[in-house]
Amino acid sequence: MKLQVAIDVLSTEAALELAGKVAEYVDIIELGTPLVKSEGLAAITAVKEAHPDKIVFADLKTMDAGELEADIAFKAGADLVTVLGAADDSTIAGAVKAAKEHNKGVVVDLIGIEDKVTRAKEVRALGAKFVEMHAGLDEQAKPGYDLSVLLNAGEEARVPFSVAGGVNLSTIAAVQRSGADVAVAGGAIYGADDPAVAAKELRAAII
Ligand SMILES: O=C([C@H](O)CO)[C@H](O)[C@H](O)COP(=O)(O)O
Repeated sequence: MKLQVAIDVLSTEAALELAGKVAEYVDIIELGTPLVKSEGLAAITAVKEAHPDKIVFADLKTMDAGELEADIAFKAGADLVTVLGAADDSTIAGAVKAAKEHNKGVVVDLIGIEDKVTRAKEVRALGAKFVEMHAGLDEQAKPGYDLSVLLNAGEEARVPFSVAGGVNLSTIAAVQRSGADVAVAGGAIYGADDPAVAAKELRAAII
């Protein structure tokens, strides 16, 4: 299972600082949606130039103009981009078309999708490299939030998937047992007193 750090900071400078501390422990460096909105495509280029050996994941959460948005992010240096599962199939297909032209990939984020299992199978058939079983920061903050819903959906869907939704040291083993291809950790790393130690411990917990 790969480890992905989600960098949900607001400046390229802070993103580069965090990426520099944790890169050796992660496989994928994600530029979070707030960062891309705040700093634009230049942040993608800066992180890819600083870490050419890492998979750079631009969390665009594209909802329309799939081919165009994916194309500009790939040109800026992204290896993977996200499109929302709620988008029209043509939007996902457009992003997949751009990915094929750049020899890169599209991840479909199932945030907010009720029936994640069905949509996961549909978008995989459209050419998604993998799906993200995702509960966003707002959903995580609701009472009764339970990561296991995402793990069960991943197991049932039987397509390649990542899990994002407050993954931390106490849950990463369960994420791996669910068969996830990628564990995504944002707050557990950037919110830690020492992000490098947090990333190292998460990496060590992956068997
Ligand atoms: O994608 C995310 C969210 O929508 C804000 O951009 C997070 O990066 C993702 O949820 C992972 O972060 P944590 O949930 O803090 O681990």
